Amino acid sequence: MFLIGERETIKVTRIDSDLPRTPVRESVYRALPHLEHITIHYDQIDLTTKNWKDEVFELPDWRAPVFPDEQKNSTTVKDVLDFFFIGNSINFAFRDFETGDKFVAEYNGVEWSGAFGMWACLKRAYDRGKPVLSGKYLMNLTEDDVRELFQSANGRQIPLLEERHRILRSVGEQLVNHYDGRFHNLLTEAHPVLFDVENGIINKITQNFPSFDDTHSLSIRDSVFPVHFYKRAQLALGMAYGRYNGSEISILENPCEFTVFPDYNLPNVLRHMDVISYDDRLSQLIHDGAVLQGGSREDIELRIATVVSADQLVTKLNQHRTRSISCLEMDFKLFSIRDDVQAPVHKTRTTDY
Ligand SMILES: Nc1nc2c(c(CN[C@H]3C=C[C@H](O)[C@@H]3O)cn2[C@@H]2O[C@H](COP(=O)(O)O)[C@@H](O)[C@H]2O)c(=O)[nH]1
Repeated sequence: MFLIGERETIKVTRIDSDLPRTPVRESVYRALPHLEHITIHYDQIDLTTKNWKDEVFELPDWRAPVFPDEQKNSTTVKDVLDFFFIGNSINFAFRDFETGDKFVAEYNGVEWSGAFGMWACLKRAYDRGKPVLSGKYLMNLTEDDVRELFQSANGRQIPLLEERHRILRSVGEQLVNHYDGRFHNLLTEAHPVLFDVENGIINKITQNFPSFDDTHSLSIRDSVFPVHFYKRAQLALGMAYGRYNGSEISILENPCEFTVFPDYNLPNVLRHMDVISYDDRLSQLIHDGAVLQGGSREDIELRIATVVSADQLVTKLNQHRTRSISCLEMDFKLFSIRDDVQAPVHKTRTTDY
């Protein structure tokens, strides 16, 4: 037991649950005892899970106008899987770094904001017959093409446009070089698990598509350790799993391999719930709207604390429920309350989330 201010906090320093050990969990839990700027309040996790024991937890199926639908027109399941993958290659940074405002785009007369705004742009192009799922098309995109693709509803350019251009081209090239130009061919080749030495789906994605390799270095004493989050790769597969769960299409064997997807919203929600708290310096930086460097100590700690506290929420919650949930349902719960939190999200200049 540690006393932090008035508060009793038990430090968890290992994977204290039945959730499968994965490279993400192994690396994150190794770093956990060394957090310098963030405290996880396990007593609050206990309290929250007691309060949430009868709460509804949903697995989202990601059906919305901004996503293609295999039940309509000539769209196939393969198209949907490709669409989720391509969108997640650029699923990062939708808030203006100066103002914090969300990116906004129009699709069929409706304005969509934040990440949904990006999907709206992709769907707009898809509907107009632009071959946005084809590696050959993506590898030849010019920066002007990308600017046009992400035309906003208010004249404000999408953040990190050049990075999106670079990533789309690189994804296109790798698709052409390794997967006959389409992502679903990777799924056919891989084992239907996230991680399996070299043959899990995320192993293959991160080996062949460098921008998905969301791995960072954390100094612990005199050594440097890798910490993996793989947020965009996990989200792409989480969306696919949610869409086809319960149908005859099988995407993955074990959804418990997923962690939550550590983005800029979840730590803010967890902090609002008093599950995590920051030291004075980090609190001040976020309050002042400072832009953190992707891969900085603060940035990595925010994401470690997010993954671990969500794992603990899932583990404790399942002790109170007959039907257990995975991190996918927990992620959706936390993500869905992001806009109810008034405090500003932390800003990080990164293409990881
Ligand atoms: N933990 C977690 N993070 C998620 C998602 C989704 C949802 N998936 C797609 C499905 C529909 C949407 O159109 C999404 O794109 C996006 N994000 C992340 O949030 C950030 C954007 O936030 P805001 O600025 O408020 O829109 C950005 O880092 C984005 O990557 C999720 O499910 N869980």
